[in-house]
Amino acid sequence: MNTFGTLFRITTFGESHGPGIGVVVDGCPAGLALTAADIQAALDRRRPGQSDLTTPRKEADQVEMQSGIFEGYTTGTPISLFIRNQDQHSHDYSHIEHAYRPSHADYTYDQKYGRRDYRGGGRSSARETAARVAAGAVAQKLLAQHGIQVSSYVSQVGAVAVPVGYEQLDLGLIESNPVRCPHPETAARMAELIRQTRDRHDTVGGLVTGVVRGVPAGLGEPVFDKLHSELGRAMLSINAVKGFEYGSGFAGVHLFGSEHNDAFYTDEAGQVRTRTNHSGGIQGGISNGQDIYFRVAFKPVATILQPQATINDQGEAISLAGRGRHDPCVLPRAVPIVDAMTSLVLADMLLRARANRA
Ligand SMILES: C=C(O[C@@H]1CC(C(=O)O)=C[C@@H](OP(=O)(O)O)[C@H]1O)C(=O)O
Repeated sequence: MNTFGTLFRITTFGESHGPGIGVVVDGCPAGLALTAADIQAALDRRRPGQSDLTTPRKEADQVEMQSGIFEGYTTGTPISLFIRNQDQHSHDYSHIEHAYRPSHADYTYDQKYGRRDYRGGGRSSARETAARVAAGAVAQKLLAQHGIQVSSYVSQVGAVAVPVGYEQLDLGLIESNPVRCPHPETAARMAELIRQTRDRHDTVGGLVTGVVRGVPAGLGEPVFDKLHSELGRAMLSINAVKGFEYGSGFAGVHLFGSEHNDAFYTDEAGQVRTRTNHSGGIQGGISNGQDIYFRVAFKPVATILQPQATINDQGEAISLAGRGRHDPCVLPRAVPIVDAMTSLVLADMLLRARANRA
């Protein structure tokens, strides 16, 4: 359905070319200082038209806070956030009313529902992620109160990859360039690749790396709602995501247990730590107090502005080229979406952990 989370729960609604999109956040504790500016800052990082590397669709994505806040604090009641659509070009989509873009959601939505809002991809549009980002900003505010810092950055575009791990980067540089890569030299090469790809009317994919610091030990549920399974579910629900790995991930298969195990020690301050962190801060599905880190793989955007072989809804072979305004690469705008989904999972787990001990 359209709801995510157990105790910190969001329900998103709306379509890319309808009146607007929004979210109801239920379960956020009362007494959290929250303003529209907190949410707007997150939305501004995701909105379309923010640089020449993104879709040129111009949306201000101004959030309207409709409930759940009184005198600058949450009241514990549902927080409703609404964003009006203003720059829809629905005629760009008349050619797909009866045709299926390759690798988009057009065919599968038709098969599932028997009808489809084909304008801008309707509900399957990545515009839906604005609602998640708005809700994620609320979650992030709650996490900040508990000293938990969520961040993510673009670590790869096509074959251009950041040559070092997150520990060797200054994550304060994420916003220093439009790619959102904190390694400036690599960011410039990524931007160049995205521009070349756009000019060829093609698209390119890549990786976002997520990092969460300050997580206390003990967040995550046995057995099915492990912290990493919930993070994986959250990430794999983002449009265009094809893969998720945390900690050593797929590379861990190259190590023996004697190399992979993270040795415990107690530091000078009496804190339990591990010498390595192949576990990615999660053991037994529960946070162990070390950094949580993971990677999310995004495919190249499906809609490309060049003719491709496909079929129409009568099953007849046709040639179809995408029209309108699209992202040549979703990675720069995926960063705030990954931040939002990470924050939603952790906020939910933080509230759930309160039920675990007498
Ligand atoms: C509007 C956004 O991104 C859109 C995502 C999208 C798609 O097919 O997913 C198609 C384009 O929209 P449209 O052609 O309807 O203007 C993008 O601009 C957004 O992220 O806010």
